[in-house]
Parts: sequence; C-alpha cells; structure tokens
Amino acid sequence: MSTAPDVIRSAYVQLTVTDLAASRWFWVDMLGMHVQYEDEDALYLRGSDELTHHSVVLRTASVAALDHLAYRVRTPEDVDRAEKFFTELDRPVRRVPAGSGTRGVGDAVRVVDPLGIPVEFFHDIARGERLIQRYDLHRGAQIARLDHYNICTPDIPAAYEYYQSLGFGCSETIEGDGERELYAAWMFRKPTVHDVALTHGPGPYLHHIGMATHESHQVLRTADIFGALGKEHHIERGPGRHGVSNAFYVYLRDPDGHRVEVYTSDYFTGDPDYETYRWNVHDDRRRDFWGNAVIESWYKEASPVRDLDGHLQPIAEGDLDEFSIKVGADGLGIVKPS
Ligand SMILES: O=S(=O)(O)c1ccc(O)c(O)c1
Ligand SMILES: [Ca+2]
Ligand SMILES: [Fe+2]
Repeated sequence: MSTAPDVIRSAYVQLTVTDLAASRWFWVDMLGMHVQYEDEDALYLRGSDELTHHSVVLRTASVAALDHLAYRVRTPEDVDRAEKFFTELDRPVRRVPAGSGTRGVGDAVRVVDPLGIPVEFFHDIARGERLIQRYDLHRGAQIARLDHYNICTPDIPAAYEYYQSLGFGCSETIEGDGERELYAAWMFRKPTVHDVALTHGPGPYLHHIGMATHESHQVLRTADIFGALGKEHHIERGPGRHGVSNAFYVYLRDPDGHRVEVYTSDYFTGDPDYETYRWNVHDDRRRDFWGNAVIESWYKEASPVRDLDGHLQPIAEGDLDEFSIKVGADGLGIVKPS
C-alpha cells in the first residue's frame, strides 16, 4: 500500500441545504459563525478561532445532504499521495484543480472512501481575518471552530482499520462483550479526542458535525437562546456531559435536519503512548455521564451523503442495534439497587 496522506485535521464540511435564508438564520444568527463569502447559491462560514477561509460551506440544492467532508493535509505533495492512495484502493477519485472546486480552496482531490463517504483532501486554502479577539463580533453560540465529523457505518471494525491505515489514533471506543462487537470509535489526527467518530448503524450517513466552543456556559447559552425564541424544537439532545470524550454538549438540528453538536472541554491525546479508553455498551454513563436517556432520533436519523457526481449513495444495514440496549443513557433507566 502506498504512503497515506499526512492528515492534519478535520477542516471543512460542504452540505447542501434547501433554504439558504433559513440556514443563514441558524448557522450565522444562532450559531454565530462568521460569513467569509456569500452569494445567492452558497454561504462560506467560519468560527471565531479559524484563520482559514471556511469550515462550513452551505450550498443550495433540492435535497439536503453531505456534499463532502474535507481533511487538510500537511503539504501539497500529500494531495498527490491521497490521489495515489485511493486510486490503489480502487475507490472513485477525482482531482479538483485550484479554482475549479470549493471557493478559497486550492488544488485538491476528492474521493469516495471505503465507507462510502465523500471526502476531499487539500492543503492550500485562503486565509481569513483573525477574529479570535474580536469579541464584538462573537454572537449566539459563539462557535470557535469545527472540531469533528461523526459518520454512520455498518461495519465499525472495518471503518476503524481504514482510519488506522490513514494514521488516525483511537481515543475511545464503545464495545460489547462479543468478538468484533464494536459500537463506536473516536479517531484523531489533531491531539484531541477526535477528528472523526464512527457510529454503528445503517450507512453511509453523516450523523453530525461537532462545532467547538471554548466554555460550557456557551453550550448552555445556546440552549437558552433557542428556548427564548420559541425555537426549542431545534434542540434534539442535551445539554449534558458526555461519558466518551468528557465533553459538555448540546445537539441541534438545523432547518434541514442536519445535526450539529455544540461541544466543549474534551482532552489532550497527543502523547505517542496514548492508550485507548474503552467503554462497555452496558455502562449507562457512556453516552451521557449523568445517565440521561438518548432520544431515539439521535440513533435513527442522519444526513444522506452524495457520490462525486452528486447522486445520493445507497444505504447498507448494520447488524448491531445500540438503541435496543435500553438501560440508563439509552432509554428508560432501570434503577439498579444501590
Ligand atoms: O454520546 S457520546 O458520549 O458517545 C459522544 C462523545 C463525543 C461526541 O463528539 C459525540 O458526538 C458523542
Ligand atoms: Ca427538542
Ligand atoms: Fe460529536
């Protein structure tokens, strides 16, 4: 196998949305993301800490779906390595020369990865004005940066092995007692809990985009703002404290149903001898450290994904069903004798 591209981090996501004005209200007015560029067909957004052109691109289309996830790679040569790596895997590969792809992004390559997820690898991207201390412009949820993707796939061991082949570390897992009974895995290149999370289920689907804030009070304030405006139906799960990652979170659904997690306070994973922390699927604290139930839609709903020609991808079913384990964090808790 040829050398894998040197991925630095999860860098941007391109989604299609059916109503750009409604999406602008959610992602700009409510989440507080900054508009780097907009026209009648698209919005290019970034968080206050982000120095590159965008981390979220919203493009108008008749169906809401994932256009592609994008990883930034360390050098321009890593774009060539990505092209070679996925060509050797006999996956769909398309070179996207500078100026012909996403605004602000240079030479790139787009692939459909072995999990059926459309992914772009790029290095060159335009810079944006430093807004880190422009507190006068920090609004709503005060999103700082894109933190991670969460994708649904029916074969977590295979997905885990694929991301390991790309040099990703594994910070945490949720496992059953059986061989290969792997429900979820959190994988990273940047030294935090994850750039991508693998969630068992029918797929390929995009489960959610994790957007980071600096502090938990911003997660609480996000929920308060949606409540104050009578838009609480956009709040799907939380606020709460995750078991896995230890992050404080709230999950929202945007006007098209794309799931967005506002997420803060996970931890450092950058030492070379970092060891994976393994949760048992029967531990009630794994999904919510306080044992709060996880609403069914969080397990059962997700965004469809497109291929390189924009067609929606077929879905394969999985063989595990974490939602069926309805104890504590996944349903009506069975109160254990203390
Ligand atoms: O619900 S989990 O604690 O498994 C969890 C941990 C980290 C995440 O980013 C997430 O979306 C979900
Ligand atoms: Ca709700
Ligand atoms: Fe997440």
